[in-house]
Amino acid sequence: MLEVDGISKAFGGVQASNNVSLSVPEGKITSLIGPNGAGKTTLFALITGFHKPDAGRVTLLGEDITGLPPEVIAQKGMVRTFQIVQPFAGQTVRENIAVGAHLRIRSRAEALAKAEAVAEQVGLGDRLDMDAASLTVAGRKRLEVARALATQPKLILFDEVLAGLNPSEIRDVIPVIKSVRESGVTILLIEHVMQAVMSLSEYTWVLNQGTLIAEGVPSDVVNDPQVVEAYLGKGMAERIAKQGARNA
Ligand SMILES: Nc1ncnc2c1ncn2[C@@H]1O[C@H](COP(=O)(O)OP(=O)(O)OP(=O)(O)O)[C@@H](O)[C@H]1O
Repeated sequence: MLEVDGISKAFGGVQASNNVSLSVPEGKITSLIGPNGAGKTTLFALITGFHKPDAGRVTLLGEDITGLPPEVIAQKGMVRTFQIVQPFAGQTVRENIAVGAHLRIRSRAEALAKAEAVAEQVGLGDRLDMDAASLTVAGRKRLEVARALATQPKLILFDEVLAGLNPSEIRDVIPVIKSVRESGVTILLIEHVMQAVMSLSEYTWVLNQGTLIAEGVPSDVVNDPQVVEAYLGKGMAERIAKQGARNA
């Protein structure tokens, strides 16, 4: 559905994305993991038109979308969410979600109706008239999912939608993400919460210093010594393996 082919981007001396290629299959939840600063958010920004790549190509549903602006890419059916959720202050939850709906719906009444339906889907149905700025962190995360969903996308890129939530909030939001997929939307997510990566995603790519270092089924990938090393620092994977052997 989405093909990323040899994408590179440097910021000054930092190679934030280094010849990255991946292929996101339709109808699944897949994920992108890696330590802080690995280049995950940059890759999302490159895919969705917020940054222009220095090299490489992005293809959505067979169409080359490299370098197109975010709103054009959203029209074509791909949207991203942001790590820091910034609701439009002074506007209700309903109005905030309607902003997303207006991508495809002109009429105000219809956009507000769409917002209500989406709010129900993400569990905000009882907070429609609340000022969006007064939502809890978990509520803001649901709002971010709702705004993306209201654009009627085919593919959503979720950037750390579970970050900052406590374990019980995470347990509440995971079914919302699953329901998005069940409604026919393909999902690629960046996530640090490993439990969620394991339970939600069927396939994962691992970035480190802008480069893909591993890919596969999450339960296999997290045991890959190169991945352990990327997370824990050089030499650590070897020490853990030796310790495991000693304790065996
Ligand atoms: N606009 C920018 N200008 C300069 N450097 C940037 C810019 N955006 C990202 N970088 C650098 O690119 C590298 C990758 O950053 P990025 O935010 O993509 O990593 P990440 O994997 O999403 O990290 P995290 O998990 O902490 O969010 C970092 O070294 C970062 O400092």
